[in-house]
Amino acid sequence: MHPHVEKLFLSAQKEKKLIIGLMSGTSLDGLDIALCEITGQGMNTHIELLAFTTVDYDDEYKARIKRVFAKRHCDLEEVTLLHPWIGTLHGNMVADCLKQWGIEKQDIDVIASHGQTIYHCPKRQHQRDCYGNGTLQIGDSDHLAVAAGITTIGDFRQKHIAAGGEGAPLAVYGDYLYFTSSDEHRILLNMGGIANLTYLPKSADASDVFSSDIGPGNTIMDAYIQTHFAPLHYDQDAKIASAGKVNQALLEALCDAPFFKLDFPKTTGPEVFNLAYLANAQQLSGTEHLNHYDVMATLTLFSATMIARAINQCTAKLSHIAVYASGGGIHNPLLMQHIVANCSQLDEIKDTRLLGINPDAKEAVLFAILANECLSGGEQHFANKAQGIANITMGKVSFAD
Ligand SMILES: Nc1ncnc2c1ncn2[C@@H]1O[C@H](COP(=O)(O)OP(=O)(O)OP(=O)(O)O)[C@@H](O)[C@H]1O
Ligand SMILES: CC(=O)N[C@H]1[C@@H]2OC[C@@H](O2)[C@@H](O)[C@@H]1O[C@H](C)C(=O)O
Repeated sequence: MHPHVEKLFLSAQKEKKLIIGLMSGTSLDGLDIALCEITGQGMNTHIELLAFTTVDYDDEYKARIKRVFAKRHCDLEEVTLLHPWIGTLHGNMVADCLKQWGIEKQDIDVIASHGQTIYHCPKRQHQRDCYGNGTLQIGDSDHLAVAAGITTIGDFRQKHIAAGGEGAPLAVYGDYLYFTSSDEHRILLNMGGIANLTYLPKSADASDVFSSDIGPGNTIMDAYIQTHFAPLHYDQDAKIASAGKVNQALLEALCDAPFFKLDFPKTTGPEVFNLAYLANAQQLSGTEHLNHYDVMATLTLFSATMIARAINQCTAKLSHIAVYASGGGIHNPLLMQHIVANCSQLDEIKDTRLLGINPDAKEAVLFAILANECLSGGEQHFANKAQGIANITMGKVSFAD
């Protein structure tokens, strides 16, 4: 047996593993690195988040990604070059981080790498008969594994598409295993660039569980801030939105996308929700001359309205449900306030810290769970094709040399 395969075989049999989960999301803010000690597998998964950091991307990184990010037309040579470059960069970031944490690379079982999504296009969106669903994450795992010197499992989304899904959200595969509770119905709400939720009934009945994207998130707000308030990257603590007034006509136009009329589960991205989407809504509502503060106030309420609508759809037939939020959106006080105000059944939105997971680390932890399942998991007994949850094992293995 090849020594790499033997080491992986031994890792797979361990009751307790050290797995580093990596997530680089649609906000392009940085690489989230979560050092997880994972015990067990399946419904018996237990996680200790031993360390977490976000390594911020510098302006050069952001500029390079933005040249291809969510763009239908871009320089194919640049994409080809970015693929290994990001892999190596992420590998070096992990190696530096381990040094800072005083941890030897030999002690890590595997890295679980999401990569950087640069394009997401479910069939519903591209509407080309001859193609199915598609999604593309770059930052190749071979390069990451070599740079970090650690076996890496990556490219998790393709198997989901191969099995008939849209490649996202994968959150349900971790949420169901780790956050299902027989005490309460739960919604796990993540608000990054794109917002998504997972519904977890306390019965744990697989036919009711689902995960779906909702819409934006922070993506349009961030793009607007970066365009009109550079060098700001986002509206910190909603200072700008709080100084503006909501414009009702623009809000209604923003809430009118065909995407919002589709049933769950569905996926989307900045390919749809971007500044062109805003410009179109402004044109339709005759609000092109609105000042930047009012636009931001309206965009914040737009995200909150659609998030609240999605929560309300889940809670409609239930007397009580607990919502646990994660992702950068939880730090936006105005967004959070608007969501609660638009959910009549909710007094508060909690965050995943109460369930033992740092809300900023939640998506990186998800990929660590997926890698653990890839190595040691079994059948997904909650598989349910109608809800986009296939019985699959996700991830591809890259060795360090
Ligand atoms: N203090 C704050 N005030 C307002 N917004 C904030 C604050 N902190 C973070 N954010 C928002 O959160 C975003 C980052 O969120 P996060 O890191 O969860 O996104 P992501 O993981 O890249 O996205 P996705 O989950 O869609 O892939 C920032 O770009 C910003 O919009
Ligand atoms: C294609 C892609 O990268 N999608 C991301 C993005 O960020 C949030 C939302 O859109 C979600 O669908 C997904 O990520 C999370 C981790 C998921 O798959 O659950």
